[in-house]
Amino acid sequence: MTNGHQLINYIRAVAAIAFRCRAVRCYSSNNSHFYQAVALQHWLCVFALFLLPLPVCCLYFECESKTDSMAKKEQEESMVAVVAAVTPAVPLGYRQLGTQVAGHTFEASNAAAVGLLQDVGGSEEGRSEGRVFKPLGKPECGLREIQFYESLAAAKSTIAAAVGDVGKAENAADNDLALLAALAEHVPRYYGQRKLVVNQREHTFLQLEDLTHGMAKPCVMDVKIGKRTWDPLSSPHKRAIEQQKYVMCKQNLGLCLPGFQVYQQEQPSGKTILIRHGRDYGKSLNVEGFHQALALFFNVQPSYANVRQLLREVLRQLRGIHSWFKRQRLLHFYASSLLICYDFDRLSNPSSQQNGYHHEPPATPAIKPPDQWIRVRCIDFAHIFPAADAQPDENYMFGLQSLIDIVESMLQR
Ligand SMILES: Nc1ncnc2c1ncn2[C@@H]1O[C@H](COP(=O)(O)OP(=O)(O)OP(=O)(O)O)[C@@H](O)[C@H]1O
Ligand SMILES: O=P(O)(O)O[C@@H]1[C@H](O)[C@H](O)[C@@H](OP(=O)(O)O)[C@H](OP(=O)(O)O)[C@H]1O
Repeated sequence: MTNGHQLINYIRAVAAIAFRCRAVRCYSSNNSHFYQAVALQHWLCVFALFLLPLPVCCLYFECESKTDSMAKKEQEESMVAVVAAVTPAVPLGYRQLGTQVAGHTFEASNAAAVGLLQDVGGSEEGRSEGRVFKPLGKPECGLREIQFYESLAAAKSTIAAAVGDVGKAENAADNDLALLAALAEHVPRYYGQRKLVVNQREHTFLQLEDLTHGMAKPCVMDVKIGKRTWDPLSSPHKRAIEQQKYVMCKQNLGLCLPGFQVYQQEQPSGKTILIRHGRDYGKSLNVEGFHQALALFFNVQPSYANVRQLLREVLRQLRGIHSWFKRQRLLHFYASSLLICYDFDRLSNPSSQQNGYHHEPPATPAIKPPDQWIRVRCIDFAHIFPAADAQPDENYMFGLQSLIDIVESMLQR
């Protein structure tokens, strides 16, 4: 616009000078031919002064407004890209999963990178609070994860339909189905797939139970299980990368720590703070550091009444998963994690103790059984493979046993 005004003013200035020169010469001459010629020039100057700018400027403005709108559009698009990456453009009723502690996330510089979403609740059909939405990611990984969840769902419904049929579980095939159905108890509930548009692109998501649902202050830890975190189809390059990461923890414990968040009471202020650690922290840990990170995560200190209850319940759920792995010869889990979640408010709130009250039981908050505020589940099945030669998954069991040992040692302190 500024350039447009400058152009008009320029044309007007040139025309005004020409007009003044003609007018002076007109009044100073008596020659009629000359007068007519000057009159013609006079009208030409009027034309130059008032009319010529119009079409020129219209053309100019058209160009300018086109450039303007294109630039504006480009600017808007880049703004969308930046804003989308910083605050991703997600459908109404969804938001970034605030408690995501590891895995693929939204990236400030890449609008195509998508992390987990969560449902903010509401009454629309097909939506309900308490779900997370995991993007499928790389095609081969997404396909394996879908197949895993679908096969578990199919096994569950087949077994449920067969309940009461005594002879059913006798043959090997049904034992496999029963095993798969039993695994469902240790993984987030699965609600099928959903397509959602994020940052102007459509993505397919798995709808899963939010393991932190109902927790006021969710403490969340992602522990990746196994010394070996590359699958049988991995390239030598991928294999080398995986071998070089989290070396001390992986090789000694068969565990690594890609991320966690924990609430703590800051001393001496007594203020509750949230601490978050990501993969870089995890990669810096040795065995001792790993133990300390777990102690930090479980808030192992005498001031919390329910720490022992927390450790016992985590141990109970870990042993349940271990017992499943001891029985199965179906699957091998590579680069899979255990997600450990608990509610900090229950840890510090005496009303949630299970061992009875010294005085009158308080009216609120309601006592929740430990498995309602403490959840340990297997997650991330992007690299799950059929067990070669029906061998047990020693790689996973080694890591899981280390974790059980560490939690047991905390209880014995
Ligand atoms: N069912 C769930 N409920 C709550 N949080 C979840 C759930 N599933 C995943 N998360 C959160 O998302 C994070 C990443 O999950 P997951 O490991 O499945 O993703 P990923 O991108 O496949 O990870 P990776 O990069 O290790 O392959 C977890 O660490 C956890 O914080
Ligand atoms: O622990 P880190 O350092 O975060 O490393 C990531 C981790 O190993 C993921 O499991 C892997 O995703 P996949 O399981 O999908 O292979 C990802 O690979 P990627 O970068 O190729 O996605 C790695 O970057």
